[in-house]
Amino acid sequence: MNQKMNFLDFPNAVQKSLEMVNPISFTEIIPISEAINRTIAKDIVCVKNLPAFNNSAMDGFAVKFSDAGKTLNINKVIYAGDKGEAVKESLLDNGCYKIMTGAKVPNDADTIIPIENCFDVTNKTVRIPEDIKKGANLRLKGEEQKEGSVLFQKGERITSSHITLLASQGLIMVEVYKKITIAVLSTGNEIKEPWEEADDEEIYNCNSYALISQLKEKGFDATYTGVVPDNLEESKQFIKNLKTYDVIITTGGISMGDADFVGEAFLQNGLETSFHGVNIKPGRPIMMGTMGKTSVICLPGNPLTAMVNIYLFVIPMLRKLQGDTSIYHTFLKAVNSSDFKTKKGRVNVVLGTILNGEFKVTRNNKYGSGMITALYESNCILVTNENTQNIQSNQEVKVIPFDSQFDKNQTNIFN
Ligand SMILES: Nc1nc2c(c(=O)[nH]1)N[C@H]1C(S)=C(S)[C@@H](COP(=O)(O)OP(=O)(O)OC[C@H]3O[C@@H](n4cnc5c(N)ncnc54)[C@H](O)[C@@H]3O)O[C@H]1N2
Ligand code: MOO
Repeated sequence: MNQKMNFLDFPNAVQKSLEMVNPISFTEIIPISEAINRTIAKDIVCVKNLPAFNNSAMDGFAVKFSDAGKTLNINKVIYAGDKGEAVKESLLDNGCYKIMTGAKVPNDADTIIPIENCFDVTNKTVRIPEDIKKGANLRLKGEEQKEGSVLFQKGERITSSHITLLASQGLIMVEVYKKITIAVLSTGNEIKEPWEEADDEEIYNCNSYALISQLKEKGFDATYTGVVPDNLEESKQFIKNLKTYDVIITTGGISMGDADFVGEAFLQNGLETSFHGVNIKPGRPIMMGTMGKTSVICLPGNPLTAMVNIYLFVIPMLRKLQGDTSIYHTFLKAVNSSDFKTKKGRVNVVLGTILNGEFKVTRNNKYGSGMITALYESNCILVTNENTQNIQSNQEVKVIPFDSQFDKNQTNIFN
C-alpha cells in the first residue's frame, strides 16, 4: 500500500482491536473428557453437596468428644460406601465406631481419632487419648460447596480443576461456546513450504506454522489455507473464499512496498479498516478491520514480529471472541539483571527470560525482527511505554511470560 500510515498509539490500538470483536453466541454440549481449554457457556451450579455426607478424613475411631481419655467398646466397623443400617446411630455408653477414611460418620459421633493416636487397640476395645479436639477429622456435609451455590461462571476457560468439579457433581456433559474458526495464510513470492525445494533467494514459510502452533498452545484451532503470491488479483480471489471464517490472520505484504498487496486485496473485498499502523516496535505495519462478519488481522511478515504480536495483541481479541471473560494479559514482577536500551517514542516489546523472579533480556535487546532464534531463546516479553529509553539492572520490571494468565480486569503492563 503506497500511502502514508498514521500510527495509532498502542493502548488505543488495543482498545480498537477489542471493540472490533463480539463474543460468539453459538454453543454445543460436549463430554467433559474433551472439554479441556474450552470456554464454558453457562454458570455451573452445585447439584450435589461437597462432601455429600458427614465422613471421616482418617482411618481410626469415631467417638463422642466427651469420651476423651476413656477405654471404649468398638460398636461396629464402618467402611467407605456403607449405607442404611450400617451407618445408623447405635452408640451405647462408652461405645465408639471403628471407621475407615471416606466412610459415613453416624450422627451420634462428632470426632475422629486416627488409629495411630489411640492406645491398647484390640478387636473389641480401644483407649482414646485425653487431649483431643472436638470435630477433628470429621468432614461435614456441604462444608466445601452447598447445593445451589455457583461453582464456576460462564466465560471461564475449562482447566483440569473445572473438570474435577464437574465430575464430582456427576456431570459428564458440559455446554461450551463453539470454537471460533480461524484461517491462517502467508503471503509472498519468496515463500516456499517446508516440504518444497527452496533456492537461496527463497525462504521457508515458518510464520503459518508458528502462528498455528501458538494458537493451539492457547486453545484455538486454526486452519492453514496456503501462501498467497504478491499479486493483487490472486490475493483478492484467495481472500474472497475465506469469508466464512470468523477470523483471518495473515502475515506479510502489509507494509509500504510495491509488492505489499494484502491491504488492498482486503479493501477490495469490502474490508472496513479499524487501523493500519501502530506505534509499536516491532509490529508497526499491523492492520486490522472487519470484512462482513469476519475479523481480519494482518501481521507483518517478519516471524518475530508476527509471533510477539499475535501473543500480545491478538490472543486477547480471540479470547473475547471465544466468549472468555478473562482476556487481559497479566504480568509477573521480576528484577532486571542487566542494563539495556529501548527505543524512546514507541512502545517496545522486548524479549527475555524470566526464571525465579529474575528477568534477563535476550541478546542485550539487540536483535532484528527478522530473527527467529531470539524468540526460541526467550520465554517472556517485557513491554515499555513510549517514554522509556532504558531499563536498569536491579530495576523491578513487569514481565509477561509466554504462558501467563489472563484476567477480567485490564492492568497496566507497561515498564
Ligand atoms: N518503507 C517502509 N518499509 C518498511 C516499513 C515501513 O514502515 N516503511 N516497515 C518495516 C517493518 S517494521 C516491517 S515489520 C516490515 C513488514 O513488512 P510486510 O508485512 O510487508 O512483510 P514482508 O515484506 O512481506 O516480509 C517481511 C519479512 O518477513 C519475511 N516473511 C514473510 N512471510 C514469511 C513467512 N510466511 N515465513 C517466514 N518469513 C516470512 C519476508 O521474507 C521478509 O524478509 O516492513 C518493513 N519495511
Ligand atoms: O515493526 Mo517491524 O516488525 O519491526 O520490523
